[in-house]
This record gives sequence, structure tokens and C-alpha cells, in this order.
Amino acid sequence: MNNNIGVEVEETVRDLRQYFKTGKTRSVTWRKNQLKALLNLIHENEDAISKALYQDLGKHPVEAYRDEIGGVEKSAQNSLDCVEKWMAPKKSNIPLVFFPAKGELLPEPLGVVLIFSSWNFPIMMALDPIIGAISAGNVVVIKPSEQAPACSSFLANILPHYLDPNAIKVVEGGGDVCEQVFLQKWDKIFFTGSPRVASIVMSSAARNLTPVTLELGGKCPAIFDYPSDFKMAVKRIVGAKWGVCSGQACIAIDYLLVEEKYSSELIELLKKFMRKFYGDNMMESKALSRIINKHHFERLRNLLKDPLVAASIVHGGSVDETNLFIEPTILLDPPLDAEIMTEEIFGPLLPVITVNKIQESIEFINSRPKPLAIYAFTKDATFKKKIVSETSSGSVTFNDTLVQFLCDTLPFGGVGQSGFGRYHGKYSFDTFSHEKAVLHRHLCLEIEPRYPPWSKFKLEFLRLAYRLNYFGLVLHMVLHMLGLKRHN
Ligand SMILES: NC(=O)C1=CN([C@@H]2O[C@H](COP(=O)(O)OP(=O)(O)OC[C@H]3O[C@@H](n4cnc5c(N)ncnc54)[C@H](O)[C@@H]3O)[C@@H](O)[C@H]2O)C=CC1
Ligand SMILES: CCCCCC(=O)O
Repeated sequence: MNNNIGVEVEETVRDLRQYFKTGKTRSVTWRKNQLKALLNLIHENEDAISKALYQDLGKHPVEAYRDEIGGVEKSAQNSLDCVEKWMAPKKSNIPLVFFPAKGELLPEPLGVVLIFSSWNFPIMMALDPIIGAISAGNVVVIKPSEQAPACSSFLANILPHYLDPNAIKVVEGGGDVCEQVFLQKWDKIFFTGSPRVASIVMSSAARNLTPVTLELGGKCPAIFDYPSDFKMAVKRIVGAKWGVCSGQACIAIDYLLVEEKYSSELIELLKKFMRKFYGDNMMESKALSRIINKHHFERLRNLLKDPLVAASIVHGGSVDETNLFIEPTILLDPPLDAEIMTEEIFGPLLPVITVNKIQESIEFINSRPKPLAIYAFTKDATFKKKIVSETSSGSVTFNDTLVQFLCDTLPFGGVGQSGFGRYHGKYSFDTFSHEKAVLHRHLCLEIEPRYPPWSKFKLEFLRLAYRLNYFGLVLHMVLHMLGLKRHN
């Protein structure tokens, strides 16, 4: 960015808007070429991406592939396979009263979209939304998180070599750049980050009535009922809580709820799998990402400073500032009014909260802001139904953790404080599209009673005509079944 950040951002947005107006990004060929180019980027730069993720977060190459590189590859391939189908107009039945008529729904790109990505999955959180934006035919500014500098500069350097440089631009920087970015008029803002910054995004979007998608976070609970396979359940919890970016994940388990009588067995099993996965000296483990920076290291260390919280530590608790390492830590019943239980942890600390009856978990969860994800390890079908029907969250996953993020057929997004809007798969395409209604009418037949002068006859005619809707649908189906009505 040159000194006058504002001028450069303004010029970038102006050039993008002009390029969008050429219509080049609307063609299926352009969209498929961009998705193929993104796949080539991933295939040809896997080592460089792994190195950048290691530099920013200490992610092992296998973790980098599992959680980011592979996820982007899968998402891009899915979009490449489906984009032509997603773009096709959808037929819509029009009420018989307007016969003859034809209705259809036509997805069109929104235009110039702005994407903010977070630092914890800096490649995935930037490229996955871009996949949706280009699949829908938009032009894009991506603003990677400045807290993951190696990944941010990797994206800034590599994207113009693979994707259409007239259509996809990278704007790097922190709050100062963001303030300039917000002064521009966007056709859509897709934000991944904290509620604090999300409210800044919304305030600036309000100025231009810009639609936003907010991918936020919160405290995701895991209900630990007595599942059919206790060990498998605990293995999945340990693998996800500490093995995915050291718990610095928006859908990481933030705290566990378990009946008091199972808590000791659960904690012992958690410790067993922690040793199995991360060794006895966890600071040496290559399977644990680092804490992103000093700010978040201090924030997490401070969560443990409260004497009552410190007293509730039953495993771990050691820290190493030099290496930005915080040992995977288990706490048993820390005070519910302590910050560790009121703020999103976003790190390798796991409070285990005991209840008398596991059903109490529902009330416990409902008394807090709506989470991005709820997990429940249980074999009780009735309890599952209760959880689904009596709680509200972005998603509910039974007997596993985090994998919902990698299912292209499941929308990923929050509700309430955990965000709104959603993406992944077709939902990404929809998030970056406007589905336009197109109605074709003819001038051959007229419904005179739609015009004055009014009369009782006209009222009764219109009353009947509107009721004809239902008969019309039945007639439509009968004609369909008799093969007499072609799809026009
Ligand atoms: N729902 C989801 O998919 C995800 C949600 N998150 C959430 O994100 C948060 C952690 O990510 P962070 O990057 O720390 O969030 P953040 O809110 O600090 O930053 C997010 C983005 O906003 C930008 N930003 C920061 N300050 C800004 C300001 N004053 N004005 C404009 N833009 C600003 C950053 O550069 C970054 O690009 C957690 O709350 C986590 O739950 C993280 C990953 C995924
Ligand atoms: C593969 C898991 C990605 C989780 C994205 C997040 O929770 O921040």
C-alpha cells in the first residue's frame, strides 16, 4: 500500500467495478477457469502454503492439509463440478389466474464483494469464501488477517499469478487499512471474525445498505451423555479440541457438560488420549499449533489467573511465553462467572462443567448466547430430539466434532451472537448471488375485472380467480401426469 491508502483502495474498487461491468466474470467459462486456477494454485504450492501456516501458527503440514489445503481443494472441486447447475435458471409455477405466463429464478452476481478473513485458518478462511464469490461471478477484494502475516503475504503474492488479476485483488493490513476499505461502497461484505469487529463492519455497511454475512464464533458446548462408545467419543474430543489449531477455532469445543458421576472417568480418559496424541512433554509435540501471538497468549494466560479458576485446573496449566505455548489444560467446574466461562476461550483450555442430570445441559446452554455449534455425545434418541428441538445454534453435531465444517452439503453459519448468513457448497454460491425473479407475460389474454369501473361481478370474479390458484395447481399436476403440459 502506498502512503495514501485511501486513494489506492478507491482506485482498486473503481477498477474492479469497471471490470465487473464488462460482464467477463458472468460467463460459466470464466468461473470455471478461475476455479481450475485455484485448484492449480493449491496443487502447485502445497509446500509453500504449509510453510506459511507453520510460520504463522506452527501448524504441522499434515494438520495444514487436513484443516486448510485439503478443505479448499475439496470446496473448489465441488464448485467446479456444480457451478453450471447452480447458474441454471429455475422454473417457477405462476398462478393460473395470470395464464399464460412463465416464471423463473435467475441467479446473478452481486458485483464487487469484500471478504475479511481471520488468522486461525488464514488460507481456508480466505480462499473458501473466494470460491463462493467467483463461482457466483463476482469481483473480489480479499482482506486477509494481518495477525497471520506469512499467509497474508503469500496470498498477496500468489493470487495474481493464478486468478484473474482484474477480478481478484488482495488488500493487506490492519485496522487503518480496514477503515479506508469501509469508506468504499461494496455490493456485499463477507466477514469472518469476532463480534467486536463485526459490529464495526455492520455499522459501515449500514451507510450503503450493503448486505453482510457474519461468520462469528462464541462458546460451543459439548454435551457428554454416556455415548455408545465412550472411548471413541473422548478420542474425537481430544483430537479436535487440541489437535485443530490448539483450540483456536470458532467451532472448537469451548466447554464440556457431563453428569458429575462420570466426570472422573471422563477426565482420566481425556488425559490418556492427550498423552497418546501429544506425548508426555506436550511442548515438544509437533501436533500442537502455537498460540498465534503474544496478545492472545496473554489473554489465555489471564483466563487462568483467577485464583478460583487456577484451583480448578486438574491437568496442564503450564505456559511458555518464549514459544507462545500453553499446555492443553483441563479444568473441573471453574466458577461460572469467571471470564473463562463467559468469554469465548479460543485456545487450548477445556472446562469440564458437571451437572446432576445431563438433561440440565439444555437449560445451561439456553441461558447463554446462541453458539455456532453444539456437540452432543449420546446414544439416547429421545435426548437427541430434545437437543435439536429445544436449543438453537448454527449447527448440531452428534458424536463427533468439527467435521460438519467440511461437509459441502451442510450450510456453515451462525445464529444470534454467533453470526448470520452461511456458506459452503451451494450456500456459498447463494450467499454471493441475487436470485432474480423473472416473469414472462403475454398480451394475448386480459382479465378485464382487474380494471375499474368496479362492480360486484368484478369482485366475485377476482375472488374466484384468486381461489383458482389451488384448482390451478391441481389442474397443472393432472395435465402434468397426463403428459399434456410441456415444460415451456
Ligand atoms: N465463523 C467462522 O467461520 C469463524 C469465526 N472466527 C471468529 O473470529 C475470531 C478470531 O478471529 P480474529 O481474526 O481474531 O477476529 P478479528 O475480528 O480480530 O479480525 C477479523 C478480521 O477483521 C479485521 N479487523 C480487525 N480489526 C478491525 C477493525 N478495527 N476494523 C476493521 N477490520 C478489522 C482483521 O484484520 C481480520 O481481517 C473469533 O471470535 C472466532 O470465533 C474465526 C474463524 C472462523
Ligand atoms: C477444519 C476446521 C475449520 C474450523 C474453522 C474454525 O472453527 O475457525
